[in-house]
Amino acid sequence: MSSVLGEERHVTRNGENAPALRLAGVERRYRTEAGELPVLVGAELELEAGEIVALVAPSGTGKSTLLHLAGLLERPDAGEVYVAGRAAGTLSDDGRTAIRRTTIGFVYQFHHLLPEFTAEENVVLPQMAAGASRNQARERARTLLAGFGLTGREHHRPGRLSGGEQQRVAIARALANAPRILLADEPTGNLDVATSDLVFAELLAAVRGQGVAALIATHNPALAARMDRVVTLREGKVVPG
Ligand SMILES: Nc1ncnc2c1ncn2[C@@H]1O[C@H](COP(=O)(O)OP(=O)(O)OP(=O)(O)O)[C@@H](O)[C@H]1O
Repeated sequence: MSSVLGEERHVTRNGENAPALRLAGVERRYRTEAGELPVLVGAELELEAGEIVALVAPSGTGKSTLLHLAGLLERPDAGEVYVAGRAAGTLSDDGRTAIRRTTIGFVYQFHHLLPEFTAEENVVLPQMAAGASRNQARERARTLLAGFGLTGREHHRPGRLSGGEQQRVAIARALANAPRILLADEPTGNLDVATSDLVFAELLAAVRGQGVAALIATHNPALAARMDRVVTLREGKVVPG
């Protein structure tokens, strides 16, 4: 009995039972020339492990702000962000960076790949930064890139890849450290409709296949409908979309 309870405590402490991501009472205000702009006012959001949630909201309502806070790139003015059960506000900047590296993957609208490195190196480097050996990292990079149909393109630099290929490499890079959470801001918003559909389907398949929880901002209702749940932002709060 006590060992069972002990195991439960252990599991909870490691965050296995906790939501992948939780925002509790999150507030964010920007100071502007016109005064204070309250963007998030007591925002609440929970992503279960493996849950894929679309964030669909009008321009300027705070989607990027929410993603930056969820990704520990910024600190909220009030409230707390929990990543796999850990309160991020209690962590040092180094602690937050470590969580960002190992637990969270990001995909942006524009690929943000390092232009002087090949596709493979772009997927290898974040793994080495998180402690993987070069060989391990290279093997995983090749597997991931192959999963996105990029075999034969591993040694191309981003400038020699198409927009769709660049975004596929960016997704592979985001998944390189087997994160628990993927955060994406219009991940296919820069692609033509046909390519966007294809790359988005590949992104969802990869995320589902790896059991990664995802919060994906998109303006495209058809793409949002393919996710488990849709949320929006209204008056600074997260509400069902
Ligand atoms: N650093 C900042 N300083 C001042 N105001 C900011 C800052 N960042 C964002 N804002 C303002 O906060 C509001 C929310 O911005 P945010 O980028 O989060 O919106 P968004 O929903 O992602 O918009 P879009 O869909 O156009 O990308 C906007 O009014 C924006 O002008």
